[in-house]
Amino acid sequence: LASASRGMATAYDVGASTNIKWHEGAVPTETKETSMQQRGCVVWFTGLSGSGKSTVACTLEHALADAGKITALLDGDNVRHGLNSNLGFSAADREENIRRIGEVSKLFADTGIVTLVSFISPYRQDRDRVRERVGKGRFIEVFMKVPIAICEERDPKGLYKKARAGKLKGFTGIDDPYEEPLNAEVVLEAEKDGKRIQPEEQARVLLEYLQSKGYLQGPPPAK
Ligand SMILES: Nc1ncnc2c1ncn2[C@@H]1O[C@H](COP(=O)(O)OS(=O)(=O)O)[C@@H](OP(=O)(O)O)[C@H]1O
Ligand SMILES: Nc1ncnc2c1ncn2[C@@H]1O[C@H](COP(=O)(O)OP(=O)(O)O)[C@@H](O)[C@H]1O
Repeated sequence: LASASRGMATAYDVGASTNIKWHEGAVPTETKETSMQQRGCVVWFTGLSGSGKSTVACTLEHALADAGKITALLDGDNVRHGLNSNLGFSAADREENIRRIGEVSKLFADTGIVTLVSFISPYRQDRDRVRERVGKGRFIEVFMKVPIAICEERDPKGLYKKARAGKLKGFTGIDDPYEEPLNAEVVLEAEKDGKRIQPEEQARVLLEYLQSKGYLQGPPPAK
């Protein structure tokens, strides 16, 4: 198993909890979605540090709020201050980071909430596991396809500079891997025809995607 080969067993392979039973009977997701007139989903931003994940997710969340939609926003830097403060940046810790966030985002999506998630999430396998857990049609992978040269030029936190100077080891894109998505629902590039694309425009593309796929209206009435 890949996770075992990375030296850590996760709840995907090993169930440490025993004598537990799934409790049925919660109010169905569709009932909540009808009340809120929206469909629960996970909009999963992935990309290098500085590719614009947080900026676009934040801009999109404001646009959704303006449209009267109920949202949640989970961001790498913020979640690592609390829920995942015990995790670092080894492959095993990044895997566990994504597993936990996947579970939290599933809870939100199952409550009918449009859930925006922005983590580097460098491993394809970890993202694909979340896609499976969240369920078909509810997981929207958004690839921030920004060349490392642009991310490095932005370098808002000075981390690329540190990594290039050898003061920060295992930095994604420098001396740690980033596996590009192969089948992302949406790919957002930094430039078009030699012109930089602004975050507002990228957020608009996503808003239109969500509208066109029916996420911003209630589920069809039961037959
Ligand atoms: N070694 C290393 N590699 C990559 N990033 C690093 C590292 N150390 C600290 N940081 C800062 O942590 C942010 C990424 O956290 P994530 O939880 O999104 O990472 S991951 O999905 O678990 O790979 C990332 O934030 P973003 O710039 O918002 O992506 C960095 O600010
Ligand atoms: N489309 C864009 N065009 C120009 N600058 C951007 C764009 N998106 C983000 N930025 C800038 O790039 C920097 C990094 O963005 P951020 O959202 O923090 O990236 P990430 O969350 O992927 O690390 C910020 O200074 C932000 O203002």
